[in-house]
Amino acid sequence: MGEGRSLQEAPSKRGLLRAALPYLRPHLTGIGWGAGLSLAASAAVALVPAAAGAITTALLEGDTVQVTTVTLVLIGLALAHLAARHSGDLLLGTAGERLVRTLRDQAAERLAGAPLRFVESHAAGELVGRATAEIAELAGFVRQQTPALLASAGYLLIGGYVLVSRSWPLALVLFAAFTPPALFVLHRFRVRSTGAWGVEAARQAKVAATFAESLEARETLQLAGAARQWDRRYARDNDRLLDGIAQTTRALNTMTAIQAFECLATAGVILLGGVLLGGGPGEVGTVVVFVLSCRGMFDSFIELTRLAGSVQRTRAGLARVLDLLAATGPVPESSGPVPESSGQDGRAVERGLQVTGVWYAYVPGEDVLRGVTLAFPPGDRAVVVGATGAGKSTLAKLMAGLYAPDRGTVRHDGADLTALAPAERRRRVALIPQDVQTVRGTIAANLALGTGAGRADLERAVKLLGLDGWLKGLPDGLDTETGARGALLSAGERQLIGLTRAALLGPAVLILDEATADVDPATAALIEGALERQAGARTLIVIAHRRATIDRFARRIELRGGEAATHPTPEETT
Ligand SMILES: Nc1ncnc2c1ncn2[C@@H]1O[C@H](COP(=O)(O)OP(=O)(O)OP(=O)(O)O)[C@@H](O)[C@H]1O
Repeated sequence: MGEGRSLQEAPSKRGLLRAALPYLRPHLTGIGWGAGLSLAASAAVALVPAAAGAITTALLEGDTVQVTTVTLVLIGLALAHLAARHSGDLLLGTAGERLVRTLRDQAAERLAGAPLRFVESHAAGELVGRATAEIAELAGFVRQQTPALLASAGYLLIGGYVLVSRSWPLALVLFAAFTPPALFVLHRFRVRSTGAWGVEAARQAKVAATFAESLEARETLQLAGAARQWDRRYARDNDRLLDGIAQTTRALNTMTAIQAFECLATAGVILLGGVLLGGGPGEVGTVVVFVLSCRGMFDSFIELTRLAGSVQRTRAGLARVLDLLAATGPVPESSGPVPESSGQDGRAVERGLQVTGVWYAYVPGEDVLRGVTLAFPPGDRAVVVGATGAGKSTLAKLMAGLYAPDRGTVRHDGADLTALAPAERRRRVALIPQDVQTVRGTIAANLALGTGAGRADLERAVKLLGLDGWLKGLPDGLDTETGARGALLSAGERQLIGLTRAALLGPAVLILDEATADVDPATAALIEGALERQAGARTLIVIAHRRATIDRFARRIELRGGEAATHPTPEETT
């Protein structure tokens, strides 16, 4: 149980920027330049109404030189807007893509190094969703919405400045009339949207996880005739998602009320402009500036409110991605060679694998192992037996350092396995499970995984285990494709890959967890014999149900009721 915390469905969005800063830092320059250029583009557009007002005044006054000059300025503004917007979008897009790449790499690396228990306790679809789709959504936001967000905010600021500088009384009346209803609508939006996007993201992930599970378990579901039942479960998750989406849509709809104010404000500006300013050419120009600016500012405000939904969704997504990164923690640096250790009291440590007072529970209060103590000196050979569910595989994963004990320790040559870097741990202890997983590629690529063995080594290992006959029978020998999740191989063939890999690994302790259960008895005996002979000073621990395998070992450890008993006991030997 004691292996990091679980993921939160809708993690808090407090302190999000601070948490994201370490990932943002390398891209801040690009983001800064991009944001600056986007604001410059907004400034160019926000100045267009001022130029239009100046042209109106000049036309009414018959000043053709002024008309020509301002028209040229207008063209200049359009060109400046185009150039700044284009380069700003490009910079922000590139910085965003790089940021997302960093997050994606980090998520993949951390998930690969995450404790087994963490991975097992979350649905695969949930982890995949967070590490891929949710990060891709962040990319979409940075690339498409951030430039629009900056452009709209910039237009509001600069447009506001243009209005105030053109006629502050008219600007004041406009702001006074518009600000209270806008604040009210924003408040309603906040109330309605609190948590809504987090809930939607969590339900989206659940739908993906349920779907992924149905694909993984497709054979069982079809055989059991339970496909329909699973469809109903999927439909239920989808209904909950739709309900979540309805909540976020309702929140967004609040913001459309802003549109109602736009027409009122335009009419009010024309009316008030006439009353407050009078009808001279300069005043008509001012009204033109106000009407155009107001339209642009309303459009920007509506765009901002539309984007508010994306911002909320992105914040919820970012919080979920950062939660994944925080829960998995950085992958530990590979430690150097561990020095020859001695006990705290200076005495030489015990050699071999020492399991001391180990307790383990998957569910709090339901202990699978209860104070197991075992010692495997170098070169030891032992078989672990016990009824189904007795805790043999759990013990194997603890002895391989894949789980951390709730209490007690597992040490190899005095070093606590949980404190070792993964590479060092693998050098000391290797576990071959019953269900050997393969990656898409050839048999040779799968055998070389983690061992980096060359072709000649692979052929030697296959021969040593007496598997050359099997390999020759395959369509392309070592170059035979394994397919996705080893689908092109039989369960026994996948085990043969796992066992050959074990022969190549050469760890100090080799644990086989029913690793020959799917292989025919004669081949199993051949391989186990070869592994034993090859083992030399290596410790070999085999978990088995098969009588023939059990009988080959003089020392038998039996797990029962979470406790371990060794046979023969010292009394049985004498
Ligand atoms: N990932 C897990 N999450 C929760 N409970 C688990 C998990 N893995 C195993 N268990 C439970 O722990 C207990 C011991 O399981 P374990 O796989 O260690 O038994 P085993 O002795 O290896 O069984 P078998 O002979 O069937 O392989 C079982 O009750 C099982 O349901």
